[in-house]
Amino acid sequence: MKLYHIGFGTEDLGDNPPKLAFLSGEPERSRYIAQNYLRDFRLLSDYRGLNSYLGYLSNGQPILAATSGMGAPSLSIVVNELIQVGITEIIRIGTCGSIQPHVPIGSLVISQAALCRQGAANDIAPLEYPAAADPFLTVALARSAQALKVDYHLGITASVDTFYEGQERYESSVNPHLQRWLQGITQEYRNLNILNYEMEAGTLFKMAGVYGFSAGCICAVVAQRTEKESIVLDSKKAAVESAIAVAMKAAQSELEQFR
Ligand SMILES: O=P(O)(O)O[C@H]1O[C@H](CO)[C@@H](O)[C@H]1O
Ligand SMILES: O=c1cc[nH]c(=O)[nH]1
Repeated sequence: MKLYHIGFGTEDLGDNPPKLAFLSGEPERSRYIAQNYLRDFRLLSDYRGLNSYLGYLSNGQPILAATSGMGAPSLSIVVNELIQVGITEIIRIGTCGSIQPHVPIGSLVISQAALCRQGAANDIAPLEYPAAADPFLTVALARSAQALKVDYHLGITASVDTFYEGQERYESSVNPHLQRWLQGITQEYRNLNILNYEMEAGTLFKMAGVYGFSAGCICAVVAQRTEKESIVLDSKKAAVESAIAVAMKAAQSELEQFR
């Protein structure tokens, strides 16, 4: 049976079905991963722009490169259906905005846990439920980043529902008048030692806890919020490439010892 939103079912995954999915917010990233990192890849579906590709690593391990769309509601639907077709490990490969001066544009953030300020997550577990990454996936990502000698930062991520209001953007937003409780929230998070803003990891981690799968998250830093609000597009391609390379190495070698 094909799942309604992801557009494929177990019958489409062959005799050696994938257990691990790379999950990106952006469909172009999933396509790029399939085209540049996976052998014998094929498109499973691109219904609603949520494309998924099945392909293989050089050691024959099957991998899904799938798209969550932006934000937790879309991610929750895709993840729910991926688990139904047999996925047991998910690595989110995303982009984020740094809120710490020592986390520069072009570097990577590996999330060990998330402050989850996301409405969708409340439909899955109570507010107080921990949003924690899988320790083995997280260590595998950190070791891969070390081995590839990329600048990475391991720490806590703030996952929020909005890019503009919830991440305290004033000048670049249509509405410069934020609600009072959001004014100064980025500084508050900085003081709490939170590294970055993004929009999916917290809900992904809570779903992993509740539904019993493993989840990790690695994000390329494309905005430096201690300097300005905007995305630095010139740096995005290289930063995302290094996030993909780290996730790929984790899948190919580092994770083996934990399985
Ligand atoms: O690059 P992706 O994976 O989409 O991640 C980040 O980018 C989007 C906002 O621009 C949000 O989805 C956020 O989490
Ligand atoms: O600043 C940023 C950059 C990417 N994604 C986000 O959610 N925020």
